[in-house]
Amino acid sequence: MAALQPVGMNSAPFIRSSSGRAQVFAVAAVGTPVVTGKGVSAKFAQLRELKKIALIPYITAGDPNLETTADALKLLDARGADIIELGVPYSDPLADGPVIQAAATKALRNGTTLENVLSMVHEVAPTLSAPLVLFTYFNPILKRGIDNFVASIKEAGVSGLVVPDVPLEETQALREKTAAQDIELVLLTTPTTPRERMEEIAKSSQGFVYLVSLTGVTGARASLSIRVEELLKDLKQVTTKPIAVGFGVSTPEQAAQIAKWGADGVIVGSAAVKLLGESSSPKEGLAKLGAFISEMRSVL
Ligand SMILES: O=P(O)(O)OC[C@@H](O)[C@@H](O)c1c[nH]c2ccccc12
Repeated sequence: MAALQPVGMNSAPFIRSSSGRAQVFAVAAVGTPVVTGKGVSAKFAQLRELKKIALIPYITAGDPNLETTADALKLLDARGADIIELGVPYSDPLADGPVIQAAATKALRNGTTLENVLSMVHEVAPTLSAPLVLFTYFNPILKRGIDNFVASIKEAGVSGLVVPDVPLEETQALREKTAAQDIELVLLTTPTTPRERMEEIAKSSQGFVYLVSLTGVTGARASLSIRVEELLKDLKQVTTKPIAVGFGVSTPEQAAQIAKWGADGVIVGSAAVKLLGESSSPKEGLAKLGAFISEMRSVL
């Protein structure tokens, strides 16, 4: 697959000064503020207090089937995922490599839709301690209408949203709608994002800033891009928001290295999707996914 530079990630954003998200603080008995609440930024604030790095797995909803996705969400949560990215399968996932493309095709073929994903989320989200960040391309949002889409994901119990291909001119409307529903819109910056654009993205992103580690599509890589350390430094100069690094991460060593370089979170998608969806049975896929997440957890 040709290495695509996803439009949304490059041209995105985000031309707005962000309004900080209200943190819900409960003062503990000893008086130190303890962050509560299910939001993405609340979770990062908790982790910062605990000096922990966020482990953020991504899986595609409906691969191999929605029932297994529900089990996988609970399993990821139980094995220590701090935030979970859940992808809505789409027919033209331009930013995805072969593993997630195949997962989306399988999910669509077995009848996965935004509707049945959200009804599953509605059941499962209240049982999780990890906030859910929904991943969708822009088209499914347009099909449903931005207002309706945002209201539906809020009702389902989603805390955050990532739309990798949202066109620049649509970002303002989307962000206003998500903010009004207390959903955090996470924005992405890539190695080719110009500095001033990176600053705008960092200023407008909510929850965390998604630092895409490499130019190209999602998919496990044998080694990390040598630019990650420098990209993290650049981003840290322009924002104090949490920064999570994704793309290509597939081993505990890579995750540990990213944490050492100063990331606040590590995102793992294709490696998790492959284990879950390409095993001989859902049961085996869940077992492999659980073991993998525990391994990743052990180094962060
Ligand atoms: O699969 P990887 O290389 O581990 O990268 C994370 C990625 O899968 C996940 O964050 C994601 C899935 N689909 C996307 C589309 C664009 C940006 C990011 C994503």
